[in-house]
Amino acid sequence: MNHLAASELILNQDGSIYHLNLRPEQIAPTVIVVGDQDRVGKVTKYFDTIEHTVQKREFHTQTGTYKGKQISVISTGIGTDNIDIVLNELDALVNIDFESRQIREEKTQLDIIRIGTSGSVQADIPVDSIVVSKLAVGFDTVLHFYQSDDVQLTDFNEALADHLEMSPQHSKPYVVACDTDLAEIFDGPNTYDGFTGSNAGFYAPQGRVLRLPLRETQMREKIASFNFKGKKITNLEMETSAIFGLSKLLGHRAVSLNAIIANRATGDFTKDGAKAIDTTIRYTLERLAGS
Ligand SMILES: O=P(O)(O)O[C@H]1O[C@H](CO)[C@@H](O)[C@H]1O
Ligand SMILES: O=c1cc[nH]c(=O)[nH]1
Repeated sequence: MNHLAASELILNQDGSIYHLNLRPEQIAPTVIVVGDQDRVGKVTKYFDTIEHTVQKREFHTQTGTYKGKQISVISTGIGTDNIDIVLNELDALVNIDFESRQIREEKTQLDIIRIGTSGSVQADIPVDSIVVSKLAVGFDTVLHFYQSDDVQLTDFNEALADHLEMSPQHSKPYVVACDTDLAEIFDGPNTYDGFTGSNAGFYAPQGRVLRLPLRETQMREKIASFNFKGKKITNLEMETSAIFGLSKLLGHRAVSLNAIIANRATGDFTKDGAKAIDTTIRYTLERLAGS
């Protein structure tokens, strides 16, 4: 069997993986990913124990237990380019033998749950609500670099490209799904079913104008009015598409919970962002513990 060269599977001197700085024994089978490195502690403050704390760059990890369940919490930083690093390195930690540098015959499946902040594009999904993403559309390009046609919902891709009529300078949006069994754990009477747009930026890519004019002036409105097979795009953020796509390709289960802090249709912004994210964190942990 081929072994992976030092330039491809990059290990640090202490045997940890290049960016995450983690060794295989430091990771739990259930992984919560958050964007903000300071959010890691806001999750693990509810833990019974914390066994590992590791940080390199924006990748801050704590592994411990919540109500007896072993969980790792990792910050990804912002954007799907970082997700490419986090998902590949997480998978390497469980599915590649770092001694022999060979891919393990028997694969380990991780449960990957994102807890992020997000902006709703539908007036009837208010600030301070929780959206559980069932579908995601990537306006980024990460998944296009992988042989990923089999995990893309091509009928959605085509319908969305026709609807948005974006200029050819843009990459084609790709639609991917959550793991439905994992997502079911997080459905509740007060959550909203999500079809989440992951954008390649916060300002123009999400239709925000400060000083620079937009090339696609109606893009946010067009995103909000897309309706295919009864599914409307609900909210915008910057990571979920690549988490869903790479998890499917690597054989992991993924879902994404969004604390809605902005409503782009009404112009509202939450009055207490810390409370909105804390509510989503506590809800996620309770549902995980009961699963
Ligand atoms: O709150 P996090 O998880 O960082 O998520 C959202 O917030 C960031 C933008 O402010 C982007 O990462 C977006 O996806
Ligand atoms: O509008 C928003 C709010 C949070 N995060 C985003 O990416 N967009």
